[in-house]
Amino acid sequence: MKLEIAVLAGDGIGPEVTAQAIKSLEAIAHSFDHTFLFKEGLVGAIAIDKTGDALPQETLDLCAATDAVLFGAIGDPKYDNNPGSKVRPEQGLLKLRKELGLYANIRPVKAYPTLLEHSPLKRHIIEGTDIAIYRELTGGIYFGKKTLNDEGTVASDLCEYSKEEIERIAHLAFKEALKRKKKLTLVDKANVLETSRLWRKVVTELATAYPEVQLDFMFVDNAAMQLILNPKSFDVILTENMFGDILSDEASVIGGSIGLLASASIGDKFAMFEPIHGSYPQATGKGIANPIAAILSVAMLLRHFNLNEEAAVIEQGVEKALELHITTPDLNSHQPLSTQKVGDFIADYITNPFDTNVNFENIHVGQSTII
Ligand SMILES: NC(=O)c1ccc[n+]([C@@H]2O[C@H](COP(=O)([O-])OP(=O)(O)OC[C@H]3O[C@@H](n4cnc5c(N)ncnc54)[C@H](O)[C@@H]3O)[C@@H](O)[C@H]2O)c1
Ligand SMILES: CC(C)[C@H](C(=O)O)[C@@H](O)C(=O)O
Ligand SMILES: [Mg+2]
Repeated sequence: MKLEIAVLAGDGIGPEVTAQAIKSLEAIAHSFDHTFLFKEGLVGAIAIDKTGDALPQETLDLCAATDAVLFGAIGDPKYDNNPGSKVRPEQGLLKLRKELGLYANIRPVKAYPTLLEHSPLKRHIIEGTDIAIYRELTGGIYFGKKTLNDEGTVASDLCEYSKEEIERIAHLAFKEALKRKKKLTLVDKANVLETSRLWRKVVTELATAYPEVQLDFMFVDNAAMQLILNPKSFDVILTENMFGDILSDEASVIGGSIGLLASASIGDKFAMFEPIHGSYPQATGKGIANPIAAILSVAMLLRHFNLNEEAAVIEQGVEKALELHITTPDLNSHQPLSTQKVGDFIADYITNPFDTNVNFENIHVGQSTII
């Protein structure tokens, strides 16, 4: 298969982790005889620095002209610490999602058997956790009208949803539930918010088309607690934009690091693949960022194009790296490896998969032995 992929590496650790994801894709292309063409575009703070715009038109055109977008991360403290700034890196990401119509953000969360001791949560609580979070991505409070009065003392953000916006992502979430444990939990704040009551009404009506799926409802404050107390009770979580943002960072604690959580952002015409974490500015250039979220994002990209065997090899490479403690400091305080070494190991595994128990001292990553 031939795919053209727009690569928007962005800011902070974005370029470092994206480079490892591309390495995995190149290894797949080599092993499975595919052609992947990478075309780079600017987004975020680096785009503002170079063009004055967080999402130059050229980048948007590039994304619209390619088969898929691989996104790194955006964000820079010089904007985070300056709330008055009119241009912001985040505008680039939000505009991209909106313009490409990427309304469904799918964030899988699982507890890897080899990382059960790593999570701060107890083993028996997280073991077996496997959740798919379906986060609405182009509506809600992120995109409603914003106001700030002339004195700069009163501000507002409007949260708005339409029936159609709820239905299209709900259909995807129900279909996903059918392929899994057939349980869908709508997370909302229907005891307070009108938008949440609309979500309940629309999703309840739609549920009649999916009689095999068990639908339940949970208030977001309780869901935040249940994710930590009883994560195995969830199968597919469907929720609005901001709740999904917050709950998915929280859920990353189950896996042991946010550096493991990948995502796919899907629309009717376009698709983008991105780790859920940000630009982690403190880590920029230090080689300590976990590249696995970015690498698993390209596995999701491959699955999107039905390259399931290829995606599975990447996932096995990740599992092998975790099993052998070939991981960055967030998961390995004893003998941490660099972002690049973890990426090298997974790319090497893709080229030459092995399943025997390997003597750790004999493992070579790229050109160098690990220990
Ligand atoms: N999709 C995105 O591009 C995205 C997502 C979230 C935040 N941001 C932006 O990123 C900047 C920093 O935000 P933040 O500090 O709240 O969130 P962040 O996700 O960048 O980092 C939060 C913490 O998560 C951990 N972490 C994140 N990525 C990691 C990785 N790959 N490996 C290991 N540990 C990792 C670190 O402990 C870090 O301190 C801000 O400008 C924010 O707006 C962008
Ligand atoms: C950077 C920010 C706009 C973004 C969001 O809130 O969607 C991020 O937190 C994410 O999860 O992708
Ligand atoms: Mg977020």
